[in-house]
Amino acid sequence: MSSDEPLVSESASAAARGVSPAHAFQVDLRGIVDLLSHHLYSSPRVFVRELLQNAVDAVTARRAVDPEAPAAVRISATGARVRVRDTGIGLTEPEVHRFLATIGRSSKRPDGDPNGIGAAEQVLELGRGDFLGRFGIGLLACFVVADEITVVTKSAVHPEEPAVEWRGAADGRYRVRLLSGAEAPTEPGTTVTLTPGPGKEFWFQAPRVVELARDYGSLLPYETVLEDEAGYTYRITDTPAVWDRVHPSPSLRREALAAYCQDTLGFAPLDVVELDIPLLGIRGAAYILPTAGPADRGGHRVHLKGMLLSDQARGLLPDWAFFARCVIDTDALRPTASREALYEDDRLTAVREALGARLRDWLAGLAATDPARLNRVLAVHYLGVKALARYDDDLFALTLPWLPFETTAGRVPLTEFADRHRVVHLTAGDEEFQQIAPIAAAAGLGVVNGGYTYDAELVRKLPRALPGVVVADLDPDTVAAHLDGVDPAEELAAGRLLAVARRVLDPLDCDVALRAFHPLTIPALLLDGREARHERARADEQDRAAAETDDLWADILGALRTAGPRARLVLNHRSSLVQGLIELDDAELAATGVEAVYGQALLLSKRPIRAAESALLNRAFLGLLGHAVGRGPRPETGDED
Ligand SMILES: Nc1ncnc2c1ncn2[C@@H]1O[C@H](COP(=O)(O)OP(=O)(O)OP(=O)(O)O)[C@@H](O)[C@H]1O
Repeated sequence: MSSDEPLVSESASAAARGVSPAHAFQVDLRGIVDLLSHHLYSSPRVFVRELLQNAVDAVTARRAVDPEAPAAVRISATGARVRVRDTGIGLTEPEVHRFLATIGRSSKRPDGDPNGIGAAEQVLELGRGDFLGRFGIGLLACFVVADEITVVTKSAVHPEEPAVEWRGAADGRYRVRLLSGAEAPTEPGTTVTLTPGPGKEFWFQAPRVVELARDYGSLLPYETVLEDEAGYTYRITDTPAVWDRVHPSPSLRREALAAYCQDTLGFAPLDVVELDIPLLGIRGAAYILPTAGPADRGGHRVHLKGMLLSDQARGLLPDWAFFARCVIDTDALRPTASREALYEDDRLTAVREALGARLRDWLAGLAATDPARLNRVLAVHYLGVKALARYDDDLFALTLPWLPFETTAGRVPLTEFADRHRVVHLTAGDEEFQQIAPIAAAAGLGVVNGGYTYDAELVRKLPRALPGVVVADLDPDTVAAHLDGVDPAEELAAGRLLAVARRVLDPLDCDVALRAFHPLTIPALLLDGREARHERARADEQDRAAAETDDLWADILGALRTAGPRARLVLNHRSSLVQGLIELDDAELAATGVEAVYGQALLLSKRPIRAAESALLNRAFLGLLGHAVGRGPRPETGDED
């Protein structure tokens, strides 16, 4: 657009001194508009926001010097043009050149014009903190849909100056002329008129502009209306905001806030948490989602000084608060240049912390005053609360009676569980729990599934909240110790099967034991501590290494192999299948049976299967199949009946 005067004179004097002259950057407006429309803004709809924003800022600037000045914004949309008229500060001719025609220059920033302070800028300086704009690129956004922008303006600070018309085209050329007579507005203020670019008429239809203006501008501080070509007017602003209104009763206030959530966020909230943090200039509400769905379901609706910044803003709440979505108005946060997201800075961090604290207080308040409602909230959002309770002892203690955990007594709160079990056993993972829970429950052990997110951490905190309760890791020995022993005569009768089982399972580093336990449907339990598993993995690794090295190394590596804890297959004497195996005369078939029982217990334990075990499973399956079809016993023996 315009060249920069000081740069030109500098280059002239540089030439006179024989130094190569400095040149001014040239800007290709089409390139910039393309950049803005395709890469900065997510949609052309932002042109309405930019027009509203400039109008509001102009009124704010005028009111800073004249609090009684009229404050109104009028929009008209006909499909062939969109026009926005404000009663704001207006511009003089030099200001038009300086601010309207220079990309990136804004009268709303401290560094708005380093070369001189215009009258409007002096005024704008006064109320700078109240402005929505700051980057000096907003008007350009209008070229995303317009091929011509006309600005007619009259300065409120210099009413004696003539009104000015600025006409800018998308190709980067602009014309300025002074207006007089009937053409010139009599009152200060600015009217911006856009005409649509080819194929952009859609964005100029009145219903479309009403929808966009209401979305962006419903909370703007100055009354804004839109008139369509038939002369109908539509209210754009809907202020004061629902949270700033006086409501007849707290319950009606709640209802109004919930209805606002339905209108703006599209769901009926489970609960409403009012947000009022004067220190950070925040007003609004956090709405508790009615269902637990995926963690990341849309962002927050954030207004900056009334103007909608985004209905998908991220990072406003701490991660754990994924069960809430907010609608807020604030003057503390900064937008990114696209003005569609929040700038990640200290202020956003402070806001996040403050809102997190507010949600935490709300939870604590519910626990103290409205447990029924807390119960409803936790039934849906226990995961978020558990995440928070890990670091917050008070909240943990407060919500403990409502937070559900998977235990051998079903899904119950830990307080209830600890009433029955002073020793709370914790499994290392879900697989262990699934395998052991039915047996442990039948044996009277209290076990909590430590496989869920946050649960193990919280269970370990239990003794702090419930003194006298002991938390212990569930290890194979504890389980084995709780299973009923078998009478010696019966053990003797099972001697042959036990011997076969030891022979079959020894190569797999697995011992065999006989116990009696419930449920009867489980023939065997594979007790396999993490330590034993780790030891076996190490031994497998050594065996592999030994196979690849010479004898000396094989001996050394072999010596390193320790007799660590081994897995244990506990056969259930109460199982009719095990009884059948005990009574079997065919030792070969008994061996296949033991392999099958081991394989089934292995699959139940859901731990990774080693190569030797997968060969065993294969062998057992084919062996049993061969037997079933009358071609047993074991395939690799080649024996025929
Ligand atoms: N309606 C208006 N009344 C008075 N001055 C205006 C108006 N619209 C624009 N201006 C002037 O033109 C300048 C540039 O406007 P533009 O919208 O491009 O950027 P901005 O509002 O300063 O910043 P941002 O890029 O953040 O919107 C403004 O700083 C202001 O001085």
